[in-house]
Amino acid sequence: AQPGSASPLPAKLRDITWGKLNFLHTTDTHGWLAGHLQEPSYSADWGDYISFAARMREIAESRDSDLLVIDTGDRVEGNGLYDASDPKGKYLYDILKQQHIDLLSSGNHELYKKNTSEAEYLITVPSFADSYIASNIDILDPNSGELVPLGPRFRKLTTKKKGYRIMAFGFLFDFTGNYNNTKVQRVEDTVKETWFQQAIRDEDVDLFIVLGHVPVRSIEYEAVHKEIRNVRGNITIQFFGGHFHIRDYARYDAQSSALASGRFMETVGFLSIDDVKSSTPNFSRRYIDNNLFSYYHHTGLNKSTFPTEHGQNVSQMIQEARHALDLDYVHGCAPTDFWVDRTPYPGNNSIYTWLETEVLPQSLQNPSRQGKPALAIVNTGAIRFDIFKGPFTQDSTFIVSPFTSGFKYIKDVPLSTAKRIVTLLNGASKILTTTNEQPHGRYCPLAPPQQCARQASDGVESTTRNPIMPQQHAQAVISDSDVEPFPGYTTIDDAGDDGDDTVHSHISFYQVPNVIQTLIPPLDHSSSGEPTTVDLVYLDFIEPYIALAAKFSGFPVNLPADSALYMDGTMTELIQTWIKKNWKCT
Ligand SMILES: Nc1ccn([C@@H]2O[C@H](COP(=O)(O)O)[C@@H](O)[C@H]2O)c(=O)n1
Repeated sequence: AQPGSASPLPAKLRDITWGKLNFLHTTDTHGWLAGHLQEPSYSADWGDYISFAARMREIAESRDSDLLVIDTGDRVEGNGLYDASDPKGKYLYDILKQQHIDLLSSGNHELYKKNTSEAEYLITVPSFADSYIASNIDILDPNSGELVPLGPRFRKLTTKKKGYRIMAFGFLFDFTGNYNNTKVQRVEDTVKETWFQQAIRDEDVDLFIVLGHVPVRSIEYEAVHKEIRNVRGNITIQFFGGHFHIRDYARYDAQSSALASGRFMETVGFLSIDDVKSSTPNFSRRYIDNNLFSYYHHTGLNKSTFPTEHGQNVSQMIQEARHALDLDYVHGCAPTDFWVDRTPYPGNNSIYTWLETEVLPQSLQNPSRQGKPALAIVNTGAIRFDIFKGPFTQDSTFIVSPFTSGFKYIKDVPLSTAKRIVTLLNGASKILTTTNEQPHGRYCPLAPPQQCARQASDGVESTTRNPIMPQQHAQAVISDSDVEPFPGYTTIDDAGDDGDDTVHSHISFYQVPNVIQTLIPPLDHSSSGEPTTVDLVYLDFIEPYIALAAKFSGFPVNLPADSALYMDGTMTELIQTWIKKNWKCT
């Protein structure tokens, strides 16, 4: 763990159940390779995870079984360790590649920008060689200018101990918000391609592994499952997914299951399969809180026996990178906690209420529009994490707001139209899901991803939405420590409510809208009332949605032609500047 990080708290733990084939899974790590310095439950860093994976592999092999390490993408954007450097990722890619990952795939965040996808192609793919799978992504090779697969379409491998013959695929959901140097083919179309049809007919295979940056309850995985199942009868299929930032486990049928392992290095997913080659394989899942207390427990080791030299060296690399980036530099001190979705919105501790009532109205300005009122719209998904009471650092800046979006505007929009646009974006008439125009794809592209889970599975057939059969619960062995549970994940999935390794007390999460809005200057109730027209100010990332909502409102606007830059700088800079000025540390 990083120096100064919060020590894990002793807790009641559920054991893992080893099988003949075992997996560790991460997803949506978004640069959090230093772990969560302020949160004891998630304070292990990538170096600790490297030690953990090595120790778990030793245990697996001593049991004459195998362990594979999987990552399903969105490794970038969301933490100072990635976003604070120039170029972005200057330190992260080297740290990331230190882990031995057997199978990995790309997320949507690897593809939003040209430089990010090129770094993926030129750095991450070669770093992991054959392990990187890109079943439905192509990229324009920056050297040749040709469209080429980002990585191999599939991989066949044989496990070291048991000799299981595996066919693996690596998908990205039907993402459409990628920069035009990459091409993402719909999963539903990819599975009809000749290479895929041939691969699933390969008889020299004991099981299929489908990894991907794909929600485990999704139309995409439904299509892959159906295709393999139709051709291969009851062969075992294990899916690993992500994107929604949630812990989830789905049973598609008796021979297949799907694991999603959270976000931001909070969770290391463990999955085991016994009786891999039979028609009644036994699956067991566990969501491991990413901290040393859990790591020691599951390996049966301790502070002196657990770390590997390699793991310790990687923790040191992270420390040096954090130091070089000055990530602990304090910009101000938050007077209280501000939450993304752990408190009702609007509310005094809602990060969105704080933005709407303080940061945006006090910061957004355009001298050439002096005296003109504005209605500013920000998508809630642009804010990625909570602010904790106390020091707000360089790292916190990017943890909260990693993206490089700035503010644009359309001048002189009738206030009634601007309000209608907000209402439409917030889903009153479901334009974002019913229209064929989906600028970034179908998964509620404006709100925090964890909010999408229920909404998205509404359109999915029952095989991936509901448990087909109640999964037998692995016996939960609770260690004999007599400690009171403290707040954390209390996941309910298709196998029940005993998936989390740590027995926590429940945390409530609340719904937030797709977008928040703020009238600038705020309405003065003593004066003549609302303005008739406003400058409609918005984050440039949501411009395609503003265009869509304007069209549905009957407002004639041609974007981007009719828009202009409202002010210089990004929202990240705007928030940091406000904090420097207003949150003095006393
Ligand atoms: N430049 C960006 C990129 C993404 N977002 C928001 O992030 C959410 C999706 O995040 P995932 O980690 O699940 O891919 C979604 O709400 C996007 O609107 C953004 O605001 N700016």
